[in-house]
Amino acid sequence: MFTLPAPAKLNLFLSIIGRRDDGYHNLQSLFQFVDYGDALTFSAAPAHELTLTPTLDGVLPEQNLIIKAARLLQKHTGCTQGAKIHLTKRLPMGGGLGGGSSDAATTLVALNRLWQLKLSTDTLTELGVSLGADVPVFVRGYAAFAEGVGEQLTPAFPDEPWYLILCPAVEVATTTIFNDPELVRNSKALSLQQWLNTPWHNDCEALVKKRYPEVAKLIRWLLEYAPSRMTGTGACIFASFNSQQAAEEVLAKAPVGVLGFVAKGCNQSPLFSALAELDTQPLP
Ligand SMILES: C[C@](O)(CO)[C@H](O)COP(=O)(O)OP(=O)(O)OC[C@H]1O[C@@H](n2ccc(N)nc2=O)[C@H](O)[C@@H]1O
Ligand SMILES: Nc1ncnc2c1ncn2[C@@H]1O[C@H](COP(=O)(O)OP(=O)(O)OP(=O)(O)O)[C@@H](O)[C@H]1O
Repeated sequence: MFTLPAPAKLNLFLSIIGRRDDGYHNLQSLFQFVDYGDALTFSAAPAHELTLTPTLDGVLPEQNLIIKAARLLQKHTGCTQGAKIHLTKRLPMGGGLGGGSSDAATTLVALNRLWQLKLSTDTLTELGVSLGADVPVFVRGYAAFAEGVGEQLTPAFPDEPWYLILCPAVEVATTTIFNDPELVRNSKALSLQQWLNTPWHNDCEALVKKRYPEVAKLIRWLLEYAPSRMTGTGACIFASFNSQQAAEEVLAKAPVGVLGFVAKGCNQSPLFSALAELDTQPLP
């Protein structure tokens, strides 16, 4: 039995540069991980037995990206081994923190280990993108400048500040935002070098603020303390601070009912730090 993290990601910027024929959008984004997220525990089970506990409200087990990732791995390899998976869910759903995608990536990496499949990271990444555009960055595990639908990744090394991440009490469905006629989807593509010399923004933010006044209100509140932005298609917002204490102080003042957390930006995913630690121990 072993436990691995499924960290959250932030989109430090997000720019939508066009819509493809299949409906997906080409984008440019800078992904960074934070040292806070879900945790998954994996243990061996008899052949064909795949279980996930607990179930998530509103998500049928077979629709859960964890089960989908496990089934995809079985189908790709013909493996019939079983697994018991326990999920400690900390990340809000529909928060733009990539929780479901991160759970899927951790499952691919963990079952590759548990079932001794020896699939390469390239293969796991290819399997991952069929589960969601955000899965590849979690499988690769390095902060990255993303292009394409989010799967073309160039390693990047942004500063690693402390973040305050606040979660307005709304769930924003990624599909709804990408299908909205008012979404800005014609931003100019820039090189990473140009991005590093340009103020960062999120092309979904104005639209989400318009559709979800709770998000607009919370960004206005956080802007009083530090430059603040939305991650992904929302609803969560973030601001960076020089110290954990500075971020905690603002969290302590957050409006009643707003959930949030303080976490450190990481250019290497906590999944891979944990995996390296695990690999110093014998296989279960
Ligand atoms: C917005 C981001 O969070 C930025 O990191 C991601 O691009 C979203 O990634 P994700 O949640 O893994 O997205 P998916 O599960 O693949 O797609 C959900 C829906 O979002 C839309 N979608 C997603 C990604 C993308 N590049 N273009 C899109 O148009 C599609 O309508 C798709 O049906
Ligand atoms: N293990 C899972 N954890 C969270 N959501 C899941 C999971 N499996 C399936 N889902 C479904 O995926 C949807 C999106 O969840 P997720 O937490 O990844 O949103 P998100 O943070 O907005 O993602 P993104 O940043 O990729 O847009 C949920 O509303 C839920 O229906």
